[in-house]
Amino acid sequence: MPTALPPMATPLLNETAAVSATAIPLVGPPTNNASSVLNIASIVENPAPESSNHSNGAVASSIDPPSRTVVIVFRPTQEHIVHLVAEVLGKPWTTETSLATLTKANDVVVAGVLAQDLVHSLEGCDRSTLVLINTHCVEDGSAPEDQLSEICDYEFLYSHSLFLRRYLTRFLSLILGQTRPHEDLRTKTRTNFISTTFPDVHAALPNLDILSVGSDAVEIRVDLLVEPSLEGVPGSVPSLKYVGQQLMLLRQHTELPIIFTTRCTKENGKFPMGDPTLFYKYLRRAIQWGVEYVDVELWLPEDIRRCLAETKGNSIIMSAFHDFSGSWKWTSPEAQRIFTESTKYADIVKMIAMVSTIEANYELEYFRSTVKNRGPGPLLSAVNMGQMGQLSRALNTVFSPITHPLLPMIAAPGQLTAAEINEALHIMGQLPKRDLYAIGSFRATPHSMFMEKCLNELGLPHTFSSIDRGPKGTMESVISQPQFGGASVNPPIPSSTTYIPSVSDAARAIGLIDTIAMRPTAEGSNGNGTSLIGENTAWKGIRSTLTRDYVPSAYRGRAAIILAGSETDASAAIFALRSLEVGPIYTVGFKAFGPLAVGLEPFTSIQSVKLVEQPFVIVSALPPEKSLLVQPLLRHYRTNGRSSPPSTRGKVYLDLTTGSRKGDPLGVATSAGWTAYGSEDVSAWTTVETLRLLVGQNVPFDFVRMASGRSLF
Ligand SMILES: O=C1C[C@@](O)(C(=O)O)C[C@@H](O)[C@@H]1O
Repeated sequence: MPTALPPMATPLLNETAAVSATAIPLVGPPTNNASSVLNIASIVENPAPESSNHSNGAVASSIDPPSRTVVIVFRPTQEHIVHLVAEVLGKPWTTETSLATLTKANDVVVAGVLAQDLVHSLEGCDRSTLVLINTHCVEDGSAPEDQLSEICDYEFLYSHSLFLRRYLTRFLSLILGQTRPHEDLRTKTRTNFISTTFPDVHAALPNLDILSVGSDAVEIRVDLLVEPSLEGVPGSVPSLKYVGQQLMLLRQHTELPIIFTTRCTKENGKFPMGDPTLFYKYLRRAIQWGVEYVDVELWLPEDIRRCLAETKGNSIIMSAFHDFSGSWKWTSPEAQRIFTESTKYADIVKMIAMVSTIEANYELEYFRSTVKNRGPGPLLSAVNMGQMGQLSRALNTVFSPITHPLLPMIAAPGQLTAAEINEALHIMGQLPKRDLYAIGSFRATPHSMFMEKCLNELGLPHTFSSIDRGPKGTMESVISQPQFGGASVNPPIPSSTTYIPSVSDAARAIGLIDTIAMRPTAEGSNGNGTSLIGENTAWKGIRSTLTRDYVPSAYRGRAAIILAGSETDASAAIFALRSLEVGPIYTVGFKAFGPLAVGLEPFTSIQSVKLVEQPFVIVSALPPEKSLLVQPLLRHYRTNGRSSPPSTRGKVYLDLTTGSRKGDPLGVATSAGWTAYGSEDVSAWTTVETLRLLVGQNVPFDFVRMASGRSLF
């Protein structure tokens, strides 16, 4: 078995023989980020109350690298999955068979173990120092052995597709606690999830992007899946093998968190209730598969619910209670009892009842207020079913189940679409029409047409117009209009601008505002319970792009080079990299003086290049006429199997240059082995973030990217 446990900080440069193998910083070591005047980690992890309470889930609450050895259990001929995991984690790998010896070593690594050797390898091992992940390629139609699945903590089912790397990154980020989508969603003013009802996920794929506009999560109704070989067999449930494959397919095609539901026959589903351990088996596996949300029905025996809660890892448990009798009352002591019981083992409590009177919605709202008055605790997601219950579907703000006309059927009586909910809220005066703008040095752009398309799709009453920045004073007059509801601003304006009453911490640190958003406040500086805040979305777009193929901790402590025409052009990228706790940042083409300058090292001559260790990431924000200048660096630091062990090979190139550029830096980067991203990816993620800030709705990245075609929008 090959072993690759190289020292990670000293890879050789393969192009310049004279270059030392040892990393020698240019002028003494750059100041450690931790001691920089600006504590970015605290801005990122504890957003100030005034800053955005949305992000795309990419912001981790902790990006500590894994503190346990990640053990990848693989089948013969599938060793490449070990290398891929190591690359995504930015860790060296080994296929050392004795895990006991390995865990005594200081360095935490990725260890590959052949499935047949697992039991033997674990002998004498302290399990608490390991995270065991069973991996299984499903392409040959096989399923993992139950015994292996049960020994392991997690299980990764995969096929070789374009999406494998991203899907693996999300899986690892979640199970290692490096991205916590719920931390973000739980603070969002409203959240929706789309209840998909397809018997086969394949049927959903062509429309998944459009189906999930306005959704924060996608529910897979496992009980509604129909395994072809079992079609028509009464009382049958899809096998774990089939469910695993369907889930894999869904997750490869959406970046949204998944809700895994096995709805029972009594609650409008198809899972038979005779044997509760059947539910346990599927739900336990969902946790092992790293599903973000797991729906656990309240009727299940307490020991099953407790056991799932105790082993939930980083999955979120949604307790579910449905009553179809039509006589159940929100005002009854039973309702309070059910809520209390549900809170025992859940992060979100879902309570749903069939009703036939409009009053039942008022009763539900009263119930909701009593829960709010109880103070902190699990969130309540409560709606009524049936036509009479539709009002409550508009009023519920926590994980509202929604449908879409492209679904084969609604998942429950009275379900509404995201657009219908927004329209209802508007009619009830809960969602007043606002005027939104793209403020820039252009007129009616494709970008604003796209924004309008989104507003229509979401049934929002707002208008979206593009306006020129115009002469001094124009912005002030636009934002002071009574119907002004927010704007994206391109090019961004300085965060020192005085006419925007408050500025988020990130925008202040970056020095630029690219979005003006409304946020609710107690009094509101404009008299209607809202005030304006200057935000920066660009850094989030950059961070989301950087963490698509690498977990956040892969960046930690590793060197970066940023090329730009000015500090302003580079500042969002610097902030994003700092949020990932990169190591030294070397700058080319500019010298930084602002709040982000501490710890940046300028390259002063070609000699500097020779003295710098292998960078993990290069970002170019050069002006288009100078875009070519990054190419020699990309070639110089090229990825090479000879010079870097496979485990450390991955390196990231991000090209932020827009407009007609010179040369082909992305092409050069790709052929030199870099994982390369262009500005279109960043723009699409930034648009996702902008929409969240402006209208509070989630429009998935893939939809934005699809709508953008080749050039953005
Ligand atoms: O729990 C729920 C809510 C729901 O029953 C509804 O009423 O919309 C739809 C189900 O798919 C989902 O699991």
